[in-house]
Amino acid sequence: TGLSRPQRILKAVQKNATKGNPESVIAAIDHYCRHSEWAMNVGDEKGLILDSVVTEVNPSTALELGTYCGYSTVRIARLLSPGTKLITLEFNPDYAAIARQIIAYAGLQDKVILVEGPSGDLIPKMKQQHGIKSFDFVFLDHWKDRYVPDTKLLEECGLLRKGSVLLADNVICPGTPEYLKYVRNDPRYESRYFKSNLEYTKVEDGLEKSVFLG
Ligand SMILES: CCNc1ncnc2c1ncn2[C@@H]1O[C@H](/C=C/CNC(=O)c2cc(-c3ccc(F)cc3)cc(O)c2O)[C@@H](O)[C@H]1O
Ligand SMILES: [Mg+2]
Repeated sequence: TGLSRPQRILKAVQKNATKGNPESVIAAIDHYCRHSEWAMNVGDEKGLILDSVVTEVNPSTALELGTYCGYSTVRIARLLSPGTKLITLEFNPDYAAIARQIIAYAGLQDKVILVEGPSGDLIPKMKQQHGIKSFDFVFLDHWKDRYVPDTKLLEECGLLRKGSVLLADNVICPGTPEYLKYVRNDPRYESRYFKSNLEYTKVEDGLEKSVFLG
């Protein structure tokens, strides 16, 4: 039955991007998803907000929940200082396989550790498997009903420290009402909403940035 959407996105990267050039990989995916077929990448508009938060935090340790095709993985990893790593979790092996190829095409494979499996099982293993003390930055972009349980799990596993920054995609569309309630009502978080649009559309969406106060 032909190629999957992630496979078609990989083909667009291989056709239109330059190997080793992350900007061209990002541009190729955005062009394809804007003009050929929509896909759930954070996209170019919300991507600029993601870029500015990553640049501001300049994390030594970063975590992404939900790799999908690796679009935001490339956006984040291209901004990391030498010697720092982005750990990205993806439980769909087909998506993981495509993401690995897109991350490698961008030349960022040495800055990214893609771990296959569900976040609920993998988060408790971060310390012992990857020598992580805590995460400076976490990008949440996986199943929307998992944002709250995984945030609580990060807290319980001692993976958040004073000043850790959580950035959550899709807090308006598809929406994460429980998560917004959680981070906006809990005094241990200082939250701010960055208004934007759903990737490649004029529909409102936005990112919620929440600083853990410890
Ligand atoms: C079980 C929870 N743990 C998980 N651990 C690891 N990976 C996980 C997990 N959940 C989901 N994933 C992976 O994350 C990705 C899922 C992302 C879910 N995202 C969305 O549903 C989403 C959906 C939309 C959207 C918006 C408007 C629409 F009309 C239709 C769709 C826009 C977005 O930006 C989105 O992020 C997949 O690659 C999936 O395999
Ligand atoms: Mg998203």
